[in-house]
Amino acid sequence: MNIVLGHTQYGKAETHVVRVFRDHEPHEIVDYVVSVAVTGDFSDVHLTGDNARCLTTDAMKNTVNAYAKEAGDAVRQPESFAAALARHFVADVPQVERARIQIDATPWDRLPSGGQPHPHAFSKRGSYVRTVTVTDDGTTAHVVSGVRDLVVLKTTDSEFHGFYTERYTTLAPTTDRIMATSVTAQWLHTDADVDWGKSHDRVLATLSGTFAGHHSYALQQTLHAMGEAIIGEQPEIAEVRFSLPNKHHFLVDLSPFGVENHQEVFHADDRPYGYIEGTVRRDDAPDPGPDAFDPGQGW
Ligand SMILES: O=c1[nH]c(=O)c2[nH]c(=O)[nH]c2[nH]1
Repeated sequence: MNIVLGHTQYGKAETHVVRVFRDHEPHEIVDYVVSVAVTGDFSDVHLTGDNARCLTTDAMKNTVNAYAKEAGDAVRQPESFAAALARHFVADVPQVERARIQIDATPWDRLPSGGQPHPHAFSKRGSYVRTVTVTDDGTTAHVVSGVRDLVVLKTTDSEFHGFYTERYTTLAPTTDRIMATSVTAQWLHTDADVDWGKSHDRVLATLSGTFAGHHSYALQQTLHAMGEAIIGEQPEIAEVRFSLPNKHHFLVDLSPFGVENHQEVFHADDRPYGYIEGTVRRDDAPDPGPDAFDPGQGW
């Protein structure tokens, strides 16, 4: 009896690349999670550990990132991007016989701002849930409205520098970065005579418009600006609580491949993430008791 090697394939799964087209206004983005798998003449690496023909999965990740810049207009659609990548692997790497590229593309819509689609701020399509918590002690009802999983992103107008540095600080300061977060927010009403639907729409419009229009020096500052705008716009709202994961987008270093990257190709990192939480309130806001806000938010 002989033991033989059957079918094999290998590749890099789930490279999350965000490409910003920013050489014109409005900016455009594509957001792809790309998986590469190849088959071919790879028996040596399995049988003897001879890696001479083994294209590294790290190189596959690099190819995805570099092609996000180099593949030109093909990047704009996942089909043409996948086709360009697949053809590269079979045409340019002799030992690859078949290449399989899978892409999950996330659609983003422009955030409305002042009634107009914003040129460089986006929200993830269909992402959010409207939430409400009502507590009633027999005398008073507290209505806390909210939103969960509202994913928003801006391709510019965000800086982060001048921060405290110590032995473990390695983060490079930046004057231009992608800022993205998944907004969870809850807000307390002091008036029950409210058109709830309109009020919710208005809060979201204020929140979105502020995120889009505010030039940010930190996500913490954006949190405050959004809360301030919501209460300023709707004084019947006494308090807003935010939980904002900082969805980091790291600039990919394409210089080893001779490709320039002027804030165009980003790795959308999954975890860890900064977690920015805070409350903005009127100083005369009533105490709603311990459980009017859903404590699951992080308090
Ligand atoms: O807006 C930010 N706030 C931070 O506190 C922080 N920390 C960090 O590493 N990046 C950022 N960004």
